[in-house]
Amino acid sequence: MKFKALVIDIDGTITCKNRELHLGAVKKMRTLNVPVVLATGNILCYARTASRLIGLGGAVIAENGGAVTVRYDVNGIFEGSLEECEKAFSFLSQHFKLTKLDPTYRKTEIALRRDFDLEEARSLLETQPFDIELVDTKYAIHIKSIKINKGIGLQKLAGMMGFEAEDFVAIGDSANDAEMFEAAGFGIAVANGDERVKEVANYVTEASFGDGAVEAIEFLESNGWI
Ligand SMILES: O=C(O)COP(=O)(O)O
Ligand SMILES: [Mg+2]
Repeated sequence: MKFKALVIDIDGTITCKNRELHLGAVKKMRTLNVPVVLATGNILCYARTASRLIGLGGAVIAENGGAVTVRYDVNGIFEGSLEECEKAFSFLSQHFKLTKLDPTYRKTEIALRRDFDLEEARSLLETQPFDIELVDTKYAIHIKSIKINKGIGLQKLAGMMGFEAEDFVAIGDSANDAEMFEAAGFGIAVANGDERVKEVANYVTEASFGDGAVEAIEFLESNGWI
């Protein structure tokens, strides 16, 4: 099996435990001869800046698939349901004191500080008619549409790049990477990954964070898969 591209998560995967960019992972990605796509729950400008500074081509998936761009010089494609997310946010705000993260730049979903009871919020949301889910990435809790995720974002972006989603190998660390693993041809969870992402992974690294990303790429190279 030979993959034509790599799609890799940012926070918790190419970062260190303290969330600094992992320079070993950067160096490793720079040696690859296939396109490397960054996929994140974070906002589009975060993803694009990371891609530029790492030296990648600007193809990114941001806002958990709500924002997709294929190069720096084209505008992002946004798809989401901020309105529905805002309704869910207003409802939850009756029960919890919630703090939005980067609301100015986030166009398709809402990210919240992880300072409220997630399971209680999920139970409350079940009483409401919203097509919304709460996803905890260990860096934020996202109020997002159930119709948008990194896997759907990958399918969209793959088509724009002349690939199939199965042509990609995916590497990630948390629940918001699970659909991307299912859409890609192969999924690798880093050791610090949560149980949801490890459930759907084809391989789990020994090493954590950016060291895990380096190990994942070396595993692929040693098998001649990338
Ligand atoms: O923005 C987040 O919540 C986490 O981002 P990630 O998808 O890059 O891990
Ligand atoms: Mg992550």
